[in-house]
Amino acid sequence: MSEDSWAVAVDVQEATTPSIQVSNILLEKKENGGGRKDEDKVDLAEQSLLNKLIRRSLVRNRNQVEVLQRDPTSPLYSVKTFEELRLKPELLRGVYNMGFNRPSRIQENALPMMLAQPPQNLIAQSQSGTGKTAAFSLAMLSHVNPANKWTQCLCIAPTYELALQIGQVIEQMGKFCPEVKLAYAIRGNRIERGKKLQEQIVIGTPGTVLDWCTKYKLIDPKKITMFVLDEADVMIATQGHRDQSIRIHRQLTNDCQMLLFSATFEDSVWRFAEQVVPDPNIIRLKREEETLDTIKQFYVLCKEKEDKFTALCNLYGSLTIAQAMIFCHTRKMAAWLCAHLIKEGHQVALLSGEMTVEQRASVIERFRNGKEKVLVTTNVCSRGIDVEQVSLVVNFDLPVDMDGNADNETYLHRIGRTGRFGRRGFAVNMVDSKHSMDIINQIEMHFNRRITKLDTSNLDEMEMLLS
Ligand SMILES: Nc1ncnc2c1ncn2[C@@H]1O[C@H](COP(=O)(O)OP(=O)(O)OP(=O)(O)O)[C@@H](O)[C@H]1O
Repeated sequence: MSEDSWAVAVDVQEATTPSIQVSNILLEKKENGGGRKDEDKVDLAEQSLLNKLIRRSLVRNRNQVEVLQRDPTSPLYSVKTFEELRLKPELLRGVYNMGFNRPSRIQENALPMMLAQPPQNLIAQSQSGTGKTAAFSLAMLSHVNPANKWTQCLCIAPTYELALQIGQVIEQMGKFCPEVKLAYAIRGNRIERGKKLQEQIVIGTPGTVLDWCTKYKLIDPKKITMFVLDEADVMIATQGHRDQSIRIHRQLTNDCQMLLFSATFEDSVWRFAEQVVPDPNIIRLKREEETLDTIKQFYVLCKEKEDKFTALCNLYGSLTIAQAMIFCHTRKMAAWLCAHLIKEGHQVALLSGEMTVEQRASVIERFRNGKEKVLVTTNVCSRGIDVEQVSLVVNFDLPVDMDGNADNETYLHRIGRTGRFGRRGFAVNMVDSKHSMDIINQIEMHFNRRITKLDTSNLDEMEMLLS
């Protein structure tokens, strides 16, 4: 299918799905930057913020950390306790006060490098939730000399909200270091021109930080001794931020310690990182791979949307045994489905790109706490939800890429599990055309896993297969 036909598919679903107002569910409508139709767009910065809002603890990861040292002959230090870092007692108290008992996997290696003397530059990559923010917050708090009343650490993040989130971590961790002060270089925070900042740490977005350094001269970039660039992947995906970051970087001295963090590492991020961080040590923690090994996969043949709905209702008893997620192609379809399920008396929640990040975080929180057993959503919103607690995934619409081919990665992401949580799960795919049957075949071939036909009108068979 060409890009056109993919667009046509969205248009068709748009046209044939009546608009539904789901009271209390579809909250205030957010403009989607004039994006394409009803498809949810991946906004990396929003995604990152959502992850931060819903995260309660470290993401577990059993992979080994890969370390590439600038000087391979120097010994590699790693720590198993925070004590080994010889932090100031009030900072150590702040760390323990946050409930951290021991360094996370990435922190074990990153912290000694960041705190080493003479200073070392670092590029670190690991998925969201593995402890990067906590690591560089600790490094900044440890680095500053509180007696010096000027800015020594500068940290930039891609958005206002992300900068605030990082600031909160620094404030919490530095709770027992009252003499260390923090300023936010974010829009709306006006400071008298020419007045030199006394705060030792400044965190902000690239545009405002650049203004504070060059236009308003609130910060003397030559006195910055630690520069942190967080969420490099999100940064370069945001218009203008890449150039602004490089311009800030150019103002700094060669002695300034450069630290760069990213959740992903495509070539473009890598090229950017190399520009900003000379002679780096590199630390990478690979994501734990998701697998389909413990998932039983099915497909249900349906004629059209209403038929899919009937099949879903037949399945409903099984859905609510534990928790289920239902994926739709468009927001409109998700809203339609959710409204119809509610009309049938089912208790379901809707997670849609129309909601603000805070609203989405609260829906996910309710679902996690088991207040709703079934969550209807589109692709984009699902990221960040731990699927371990979800035992049944229904692809009401199959995942397709822009060309209309099977989107295997999204399929795996929707239903896969990491090895650690090898719990069993079920995936049911609704097939309503020859094209969607082709997609099922492509997915079967790609993963070399059988997808079995399920007849939802045959309760006995269903019970047998789904047990
Ligand atoms: N050593 C630790 N022990 C226990 N919890 C930790 C530790 N380090 C960080 N955490 C907690 O784990 C969660 C994720 O940490 P952090 O935000 O630093 O990760 P991250 O890699 O920066 O991810 P993101 O970019 O999504 O914030 C937070 O709730 C944080 O408080």
